[in-house]
Amino acid sequence: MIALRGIPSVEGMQITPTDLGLIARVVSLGKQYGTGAGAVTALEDVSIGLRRGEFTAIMGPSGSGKSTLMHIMAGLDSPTSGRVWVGDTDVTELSDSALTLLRRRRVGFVFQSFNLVPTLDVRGNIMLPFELDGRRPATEEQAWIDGLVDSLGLASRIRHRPHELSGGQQQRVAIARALATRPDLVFADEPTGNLDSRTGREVLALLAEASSRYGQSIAMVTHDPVAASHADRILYLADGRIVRDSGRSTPEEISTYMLAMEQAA
Ligand SMILES: Nc1ncnc2c1ncn2[C@@H]1O[C@H](COP(=O)(O)OP(=O)(O)OP(=O)(O)O)[C@@H](O)[C@H]1O
Repeated sequence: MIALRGIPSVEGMQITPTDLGLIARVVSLGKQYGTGAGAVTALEDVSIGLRRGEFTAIMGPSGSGKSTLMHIMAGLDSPTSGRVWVGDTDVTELSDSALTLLRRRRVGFVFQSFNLVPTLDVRGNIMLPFELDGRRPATEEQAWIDGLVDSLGLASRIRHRPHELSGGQQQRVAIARALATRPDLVFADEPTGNLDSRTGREVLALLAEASSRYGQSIAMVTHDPVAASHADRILYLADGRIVRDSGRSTPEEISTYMLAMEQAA
């Protein structure tokens, strides 16, 4: 077993993030960009655990460190201090090639700008994680993907390329791609930022359903109170620190708290 430094042990037994019901964990995370007078502290002493199967929103004003936190948890950026686990894997100890495999096999991404490959059709985009991994889906995986395509309403569009689809359809393809490998954790970065409010609500409902129905763990970065209101849990960041950890909330409750945070700043 990989040694899990920083995790407390009971009577000599290692307690892993999985034992704690967590799908990801960061401990004493710090991130500084630059050095000397121009240094920017993006994250300071952040310790959180994301619970398996939950839809967690990470909220906070612009510049509060949301994207930095997500990128570090996803192995896209490295911290200045602290440790990060995805499942029981210590991400901070992985080589670049192991990080690439972790991102490919155990993490899914949904971006504001969809990030579909323009030359591939819907099927090609959804199958991309398997292509990159140099393998074909097993029978059971293919059945899961076919089910996703159906339930996301993409079956009649399967041979279409991204430019032939609406924004909402493109984001549904991105969600199907993110869920295709049944990753430990899906990271969504402002997934409704480029969508009108009705289409945005549909996309959020799909993410919430992936979590409630299939137990998919999701971490979504947003500054939109309506988006965050679809999540089971909301973590608030301000100036690189976690300042609040709350359960499901209404958009009004979230807006009120955000406003109070901005006024206090
Ligand atoms: N590559 C970088 N070099 C220097 N500073 C950076 C870099 N990336 C982020 N920062 C700084 O780190 C802080 C946190 O940025 P981050 O992008 O994580 O915030 P955010 O909450 O995601 O903001 P937004 O909602 O505007 O996307 C900001 O002060 C930002 O200017």
